[in-house]
Amino acid sequence: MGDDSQHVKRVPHLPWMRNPVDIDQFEERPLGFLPSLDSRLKEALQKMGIQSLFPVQVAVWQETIGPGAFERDICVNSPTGSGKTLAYALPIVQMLAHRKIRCLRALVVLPTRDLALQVKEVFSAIAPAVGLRVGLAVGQSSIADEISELIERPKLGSCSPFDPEDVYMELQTAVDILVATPGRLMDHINMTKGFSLEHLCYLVVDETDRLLREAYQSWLPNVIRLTQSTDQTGHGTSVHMIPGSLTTMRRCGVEKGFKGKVYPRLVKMILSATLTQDPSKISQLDLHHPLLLTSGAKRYKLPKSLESFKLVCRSKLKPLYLVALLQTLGAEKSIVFTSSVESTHRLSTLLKFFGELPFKISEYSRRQRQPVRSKKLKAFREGKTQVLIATDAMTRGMDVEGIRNVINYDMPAFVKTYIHRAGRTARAGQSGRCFTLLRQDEVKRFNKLLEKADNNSCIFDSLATDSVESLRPLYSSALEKLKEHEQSWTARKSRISFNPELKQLFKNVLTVKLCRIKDCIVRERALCLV
Ligand SMILES: Nc1ncnc2c1ncn2[C@@H]1O[C@H](COP(=O)(O)OP(=O)(O)OP(=O)(O)O)[C@@H](O)[C@H]1O
Repeated sequence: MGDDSQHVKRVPHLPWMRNPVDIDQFEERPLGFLPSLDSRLKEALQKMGIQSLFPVQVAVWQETIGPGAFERDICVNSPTGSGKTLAYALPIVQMLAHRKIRCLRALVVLPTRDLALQVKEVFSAIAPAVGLRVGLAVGQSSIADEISELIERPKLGSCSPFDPEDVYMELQTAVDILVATPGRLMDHINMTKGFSLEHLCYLVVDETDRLLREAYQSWLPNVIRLTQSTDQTGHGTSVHMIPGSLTTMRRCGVEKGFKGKVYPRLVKMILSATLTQDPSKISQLDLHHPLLLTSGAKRYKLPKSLESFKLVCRSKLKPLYLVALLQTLGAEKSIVFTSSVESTHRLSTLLKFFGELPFKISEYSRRQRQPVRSKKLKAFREGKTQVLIATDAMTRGMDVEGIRNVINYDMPAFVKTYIHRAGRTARAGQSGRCFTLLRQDEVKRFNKLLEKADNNSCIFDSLATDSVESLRPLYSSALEKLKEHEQSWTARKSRISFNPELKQLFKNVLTVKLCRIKDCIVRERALCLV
């Protein structure tokens, strides 16, 4: 490709994406400069240590509470750590602050449980100040516990006759705002009595590009369908429901129980640091006069406070370089990214065999069960471990205070991956560094990849030869130990697969466990429905 073609700016296919609102035109604004901000929310924000709103928050405020008045659906593409969560949470909570009747009005969908927990915390820090309740549907607790949190049961008088039909009709959502992952959301839509999207006013799809790849039970088409008014769907009054759900269809633009008052349009907000521009993907969201808010001239932007370095190393000695680098960084909180679950496990095992290192290492990937993962993340947040070895899948959007360094142990394959990995540091204007370990033959491809981002200067760095060479004996012995460890693991596995009795035993145990889990779920559901 010639030079000219390299400088041709890619024009988005969707016309409304060609003239975005530039977030960089906005300045951070002290809370006192937002006259319409509810004083109770102002106080809650101050308690969180927030004195001013970041540019993306001011820009979204303008388009929602400000003159924009929520007239258009909002699409935000702004760097990692720029404060997108509060950018949508604050206007939604402000709008719902004066609601009279409790029902589910805002739904926020996120791709992972840890991310949903993080976002719930933000809502929980401000929503109670104006009397709103926030719920979580992520499968962290049993479905029964979750249902009892989300659904309000009618208080039956001691002498009132019990009719289950009546009880079903009286069940109501006990929260105003729900933060959910697609899987649990669909469970509730399909099976939880009284769970309804009928009154939903705000739908937030955070980490949109990631969520649009998540087709779990067609969650998005289902949510969109259940929140469309019957006149929009063209189905007249015939109610198309997912089996099991009760009142999930918005009625002809008029909200039930609000005495004929016209029901407001469902507002959608989609956000990411790497928002997709693919028309076929965006069309799934059925956006209403969408407005794009974006930062900078290029499609992707890295945080201003991020410093990037590339380190060329011999591929066979990569772990050595990594340890030497981590040693020079001292005990600073760092996250190391590999390309797969297997290499995350292998690398963290190898590093543990290095013996005494001046930092504690932890593994974080889909290989672990959720409770284990959450525990590891908690320890990392609290600074009990300083180095987290992780896969890409688990860390998007993760906000851990004090991460000073991101290390790409394996080169990211896409610029989007680089953006999200690097974005775990240099958040909220703090400084941070991103190191990428490269083989000589990867340098050109890496430089090309970075061209797609703003703030793309990435300088060569090197490690003192001594610091690398002095680790060689430790490295050799760690490699030996890793080999032995892997051999004994393979032997154990093959003993099981070659021993038919053991294999059968495992099968039986597994079947019994599965049956128990199924029983539990059925019992829990029965409990919730009675
Ligand atoms: N107005 C503010 N003042 C001070 N800190 C803030 C403000 N808004 C957000 N923060 C902090 O900035 C950090 C990043 O915010 P947030 O997680 O919302 O970023 P993000 O843009 O969603 O990032 P990502 O794209 O990685 O998900 C958080 O720790 C948050 O508490």
